[in-house]
Amino acid sequence: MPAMTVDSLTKSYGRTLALSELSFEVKEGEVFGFLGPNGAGKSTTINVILDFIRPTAGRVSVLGMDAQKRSREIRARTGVLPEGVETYDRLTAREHLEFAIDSKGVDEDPETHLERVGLHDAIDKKAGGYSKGMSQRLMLAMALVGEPELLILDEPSTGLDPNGAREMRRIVREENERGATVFFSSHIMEQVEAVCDRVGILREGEMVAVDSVEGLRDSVSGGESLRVTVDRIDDDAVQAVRSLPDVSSASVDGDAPPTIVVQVDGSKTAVLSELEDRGIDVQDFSTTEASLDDVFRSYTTDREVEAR
Ligand SMILES: Nc1ncnc2c1ncn2[C@@H]1O[C@H](COP(=O)(O)OP(=O)(O)OP(=O)(O)O)[C@@H](O)[C@H]1O
Repeated sequence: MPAMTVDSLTKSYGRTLALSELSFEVKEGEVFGFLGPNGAGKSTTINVILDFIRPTAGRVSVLGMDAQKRSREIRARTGVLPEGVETYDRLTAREHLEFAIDSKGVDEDPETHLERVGLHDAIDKKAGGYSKGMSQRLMLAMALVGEPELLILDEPSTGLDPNGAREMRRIVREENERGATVFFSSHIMEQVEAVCDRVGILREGEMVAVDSVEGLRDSVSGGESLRVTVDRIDDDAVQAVRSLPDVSSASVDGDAPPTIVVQVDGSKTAVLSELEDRGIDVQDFSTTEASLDDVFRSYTTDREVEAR
């Protein structure tokens, strides 16, 4: 049985189509990264999964149960880190944990959870004085209460510094080793690389790719990325490069100096010639294996993409 099945999910907010016949599956025991740029529909999907909002059409099943009909049972077996941290200013970390422990009806020690997320120094301090990162750690600790079968983490790295983000990934791995399925959303490819078995890339409410990180990397034109530094760049030139036969994507990456990043499978000379023919001066270029950012960009910026 899959941990989660999303089947032809559509959600409109008035005239805004946030999700369009979205379908995917999260397997039991895997870490699934749900990736997409801002506004792609990640939070909307999670809100439907948790029955915080109702879909326009389609069905979601979580742990084998209908997400709308059995949301209470689902929530009892799921740990959730929602988007946008909302702690209670007047409660301490310990009190937050006591609340989560009571709600789940388990017998656990708040301190163990707080130590695990690195909040041992702030256990009895009021959350009102917490930094964003501390609040995020506190919410993560609350999500871990009761050893949930499924963890749903919406942008868990928000507000965390690189150390905090690394610790969060360590906890995700530990939870997965314990047997939990983990579903977490991010708009940063690197965050999902180290921990995810599979990644789904959402774009404008549709899934444009689902694969392992390696598979995604391979799918981007043999994984080679050409960076060209030029004296100037314009949309027509980017479009022309994008239309070349061996190019799967082209986008501008910064303007000081202007740089164009091209995923190319085959001759790089054609790209350089196209630019030079347009009177653009190529000042430098280099090729690298496609970085994960390149992969993400190639799936989420304008180009023909095929659902896989
Ligand atoms: N309550 C709402 N009313 C109207 N439109 C909404 C509402 N919530 C989301 N949307 C729209 O639905 C689309 C998807 O938004 P959603 O928040 O799900 O994306 P997201 O991928 O989570 O983005 P982010 O990374 O910025 O959180 C966007 O176009 C957004 O503007």
